[in-house]
Amino acid sequence: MSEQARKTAEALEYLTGFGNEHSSEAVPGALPHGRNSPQRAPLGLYAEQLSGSAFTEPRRHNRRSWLYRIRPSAAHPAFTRAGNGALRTAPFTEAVPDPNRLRWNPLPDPAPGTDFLAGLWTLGGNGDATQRTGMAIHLYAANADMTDRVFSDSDGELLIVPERGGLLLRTELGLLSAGPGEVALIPRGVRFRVELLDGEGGAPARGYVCENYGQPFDLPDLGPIGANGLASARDFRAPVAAYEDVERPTEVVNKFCGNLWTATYDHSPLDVVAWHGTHVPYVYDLRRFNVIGSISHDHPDPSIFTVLTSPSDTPGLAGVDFVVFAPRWLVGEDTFRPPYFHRNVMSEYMGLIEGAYDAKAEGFVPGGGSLHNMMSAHGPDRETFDRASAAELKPQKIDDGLAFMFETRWPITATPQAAGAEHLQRGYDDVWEGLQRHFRA
Ligand SMILES: O=C(O)Cc1cc(O)ccc1O
Ligand SMILES: [Fe+2]
Repeated sequence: MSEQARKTAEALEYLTGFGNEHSSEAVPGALPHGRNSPQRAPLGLYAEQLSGSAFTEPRRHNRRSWLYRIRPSAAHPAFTRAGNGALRTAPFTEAVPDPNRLRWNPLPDPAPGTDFLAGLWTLGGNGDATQRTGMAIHLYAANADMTDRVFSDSDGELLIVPERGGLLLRTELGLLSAGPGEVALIPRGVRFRVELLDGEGGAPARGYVCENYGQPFDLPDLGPIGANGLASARDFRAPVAAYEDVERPTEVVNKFCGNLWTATYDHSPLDVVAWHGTHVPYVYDLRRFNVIGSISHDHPDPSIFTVLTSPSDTPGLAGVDFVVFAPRWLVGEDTFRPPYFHRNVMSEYMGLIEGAYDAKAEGFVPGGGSLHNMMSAHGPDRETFDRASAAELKPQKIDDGLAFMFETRWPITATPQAAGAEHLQRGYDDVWEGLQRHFRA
């Protein structure tokens, strides 16, 4: 939480493009050419492959990076079990899945000295981490940097959605920064450390995390939209190589099949001097999303707002989609313009990064979230319904908020800590109370 971290974040350089075969070296000559694993890697470095897909997966889905590092990752002491804090992992069996609509206020402020890892709190999820299916929804609230400790998640990739405060992410492949309105992705198994960019002595950094146990997030196909639109591949930014040459005890925390394991290395494992490959962290600015919508009538389904999708083995049926409700114009004629009433076979968790959301007049607040599970009836609250049914339909710019959704094919089971939380809004159902009958036969 230092001026230094802020300056570092401001000066960061990136490589651009989604899914590219990127390469980068922090020291000229560190990257071998023409082969991955020369008899002796340049500059006395160790060569190591990090796989994010099976060796044999189709080229389109194959992910791996080659890392050239000061010490091989294999040189480490044994891991021992650490407490899991408020982190939980699928299968979520501590409580039964609940068909009720649930909504939460933001997490309470954490105790002083809570870093990103200690500040992770699991709301719920689905699937089974050991089967590499499903996802978990976590929130974080942190007021301290991770110092002399790094985290890696063997269970899945982490899509981090900051809501308050910027983050400096020091990863094995280099540095990224992400603030509210941006998202960062840390691939499965990549070690990283989080420093806070804002809020010295003030409000904690907060946000949401989708832990995706399934196939890595990909850009959705565009179908009839054509070759352009939604999130553009060129707007995704990967880090350039940057390494720590630190010979000091560093705690490495590994989340493995739901439990945290810890080992203290005698050096920092963020010691990758050069790398190339496709298994890379990235950031994306949601404000760059090219929003496509109806220019005639009717409210399109929110799949049109998909930023990233984790496909499952059934085409069109995502393990999880990451969807953004970004500023846009509404022009539909003779149309109820806010989200419609609906019951969805998919399960929807929604969060709010700033402002308000057009289906909810109040109660859905930045840092809070709502869960509308499989087949649960939801949509505009009473106030929104009344207002939108009577509104004059001139072109209208929705630009007072940024909301998102994690939408998944499997029902989401809330953790007991989420279902019983102080910040769970009791009486959420009331927002649909008093919807009058208007039927006249
Ligand atoms: O429930 C929600 O607010 C998310 C949502 C938005 C929308 O525009 C249409 C369907 C939908 O589930
Ligand atoms: Fe919905």
